[in-house]
Amino acid sequence: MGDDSSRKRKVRGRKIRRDRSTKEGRRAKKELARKASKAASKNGDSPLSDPAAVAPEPFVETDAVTALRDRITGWLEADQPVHLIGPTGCGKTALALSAAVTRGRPVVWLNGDEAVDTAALVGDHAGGERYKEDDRFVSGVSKQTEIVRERWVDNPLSVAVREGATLVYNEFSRSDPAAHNVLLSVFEEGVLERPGKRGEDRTIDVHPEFRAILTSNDVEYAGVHEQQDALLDRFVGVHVDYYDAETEREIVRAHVDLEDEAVETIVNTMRTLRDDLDLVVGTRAAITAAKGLAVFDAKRNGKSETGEFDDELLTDVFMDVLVPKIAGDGPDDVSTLRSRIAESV
Ligand SMILES: Nc1ncnc2c1ncn2[C@@H]1O[C@H](COP(=O)(O)OP(=O)(O)OP(=O)(O)O)[C@@H](O)[C@H]1O
Repeated sequence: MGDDSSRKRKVRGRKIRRDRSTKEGRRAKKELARKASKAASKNGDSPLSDPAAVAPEPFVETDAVTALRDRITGWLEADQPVHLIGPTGCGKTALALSAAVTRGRPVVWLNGDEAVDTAALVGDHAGGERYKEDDRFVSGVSKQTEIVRERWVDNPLSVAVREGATLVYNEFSRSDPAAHNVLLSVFEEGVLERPGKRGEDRTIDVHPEFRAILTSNDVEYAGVHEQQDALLDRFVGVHVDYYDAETEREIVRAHVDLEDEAVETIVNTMRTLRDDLDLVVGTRAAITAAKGLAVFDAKRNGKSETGEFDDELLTDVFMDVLVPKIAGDGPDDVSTLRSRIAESV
C-alpha cells in the first residue's frame, strides 16, 4: 500500500468528534447492542444482526481501505468465500464488517476459539419441552400423560445459511479444525448437515445469498491449529497488511481527539517501533497510545491536543502499550524493550 493511494479520503460518520460525551454515549450504545446480540444468541434467539447495527464506527475510508474492501465485496459477488489474513491489529475485523455491511444482507457474527465445536456452529438439542396431555375418557375417569418433546436450537451457521446472511467468522483459525468439517459441504455442495439433528430436516439447503468472510491472524493461521487444506482451498485469501502512513493517521484521528501534529508524532513513532522491534505493532497500538497521551499530556501540561510530547512521556506510554506483548519474558527483556523504545522515540 503506497502513500499515493490514500490521497482521496472520505470518512464514514463524523471524522473527528470533539464532543467526548457524544462519543462515549455512542460507544456505550454500541457496546450494549453487542451485548444484546450476544445475549440473544445465548438464549437461542436469532443471531442475525441488521447490517446497520454492526457497521464499524468510526470507519475511515481512504483509497487504500476502499480498494481492499472492493476486493472483498467483488469476490463475494463472484460467490467466493473470502479469507482475510494479516497481522494483529491491522484492521481485518473493521474491513470484514464494512464489506458485510456493504452487501446489505443480515450479518451473522462468530468468534473463533477453542470452545467452538460443530454443535456451536450448527445447533444442538436444548433439553426437552414438557407438557401434559389430559384425556377424559368418561366422566370421572381421566388419564394424564406427560410428553417430552425435544427442542432443537439452530446456532449461527445454520441461521446464516438458511437466511442468506453474510457470515463474519472472526479469528476462525482459533477453532478446532474438526468443527469446520460441516463447512466443506456448505461451500462444495450448497448443503449444511446438522449432525446432531434427527428427522428429515437434518440438512439445510444453502440460501443463494449466503456468503462468508473469515479472518485469521497470519501467525496463528500458520501456528495454532492447522486447518484442513480441502477447506482452505475453497476460500480466496486476501492478504491485509498495515495501511500506509496517511491512512493510519486518519484512523487514529478518527478515534481520538488530538491535533494533527500530535497524531503525526504518534503514528510516526509507532511506525518506527514497528520497523525497529521484533514485535507486532498494529494500528491498534497507535490508537491506544493516542488515547493515553491525550489524558497524560493534558495532566502534565494543563492542556491536551498539543503537537509535541515530552520524550519521556512518549516512551512511558508506548512502553505500557507494548509491554504486554512480552509478558512472561524476563526483566532483562523488559528493560531492553524500554531502552529500544527510548531510542526510537
Ligand atoms: N478503516 C478503519 N477506520 C477506522 N478505524 C479502523 C479502521 N481499520 C482499523 N481500525 C481500528 O484499528 C483497530 C484495529 O482494527 P481491527 O480490530 O479491525 O484489526 P484486526 O486486524 O481485526 O485485529 P486482531 O487481529 O487483533 O483482531 C481497531 O481499533 C479498529 O477500530
